[in-house]
Amino acid sequence: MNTNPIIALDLSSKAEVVNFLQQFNEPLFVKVGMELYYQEGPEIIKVIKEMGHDIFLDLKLHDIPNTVKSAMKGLAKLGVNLVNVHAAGGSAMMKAAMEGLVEGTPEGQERPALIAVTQLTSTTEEQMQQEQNIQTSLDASVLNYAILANSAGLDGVVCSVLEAKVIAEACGDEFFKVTPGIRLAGGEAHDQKRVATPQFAKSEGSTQIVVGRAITKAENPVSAYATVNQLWGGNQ
Ligand SMILES: O=C(O)c1cc(=O)[nH]c(=O)n1[C@@H]1O[C@H](COP(=O)(O)O)[C@@H](O)[C@H]1O
Repeated sequence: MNTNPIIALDLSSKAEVVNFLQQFNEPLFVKVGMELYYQEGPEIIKVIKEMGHDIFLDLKLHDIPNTVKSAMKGLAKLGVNLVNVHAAGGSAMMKAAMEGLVEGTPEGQERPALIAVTQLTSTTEEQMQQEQNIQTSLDASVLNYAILANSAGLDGVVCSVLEAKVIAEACGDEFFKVTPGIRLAGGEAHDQKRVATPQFAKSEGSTQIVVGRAITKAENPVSAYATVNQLWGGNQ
């Protein structure tokens, strides 16, 4: 899979997206999340693909297996590169998601990679223990979800950089460790709790990084992207 930094397009309209993307002179890997997809629908995928960019459609599906399977069948037709579910939906749901993708991918088209969100990077260990009533360490919970996703046949997980190494040990280097919560040194964390720099992500074995506000809210997004890309190690 493309190893360019994935730019999270957390923008609310097609016009904003087109304006933003027109500043760049190279093919990018971008993430369309709930904010954008729920405003603009599948049309936004078409627009971005026509501009020549790869897409991570981040809708974090989490429902009963049958519903997730049907939804994934539909998403497979959009021709995106990467989609996700919540590992908390369980292994039957994750397997159903994969079945939906396999069945829904048109002939001659590549199946989108499928990854599972483990513990959101906005979650602390304390919150997890108190609110989700998971009485283990955050690392152990993330690892548990990663192993579950791997056994269900998924291509990887979303986790923070802090858990990437232990997941690589358990699930292998090829298993995707897509890591959001990326900040340049000294950058504001905002609502993220488990953050790391692009350099650290690289050294811990992240396979992809997801970067939103550090690029989209920068005074000069093109130069912020170049900085992130350089620290991350370019398109390895
Ligand atoms: O699945 C995701 O992409 C995701 C999972 C997670 O645990 N944490 C997380 O921040 N994300 C997404 O990654 C992006 C991070 O954005 P910034 O914090 O602005 O860099 C957002 O679009 C989130 O929706």
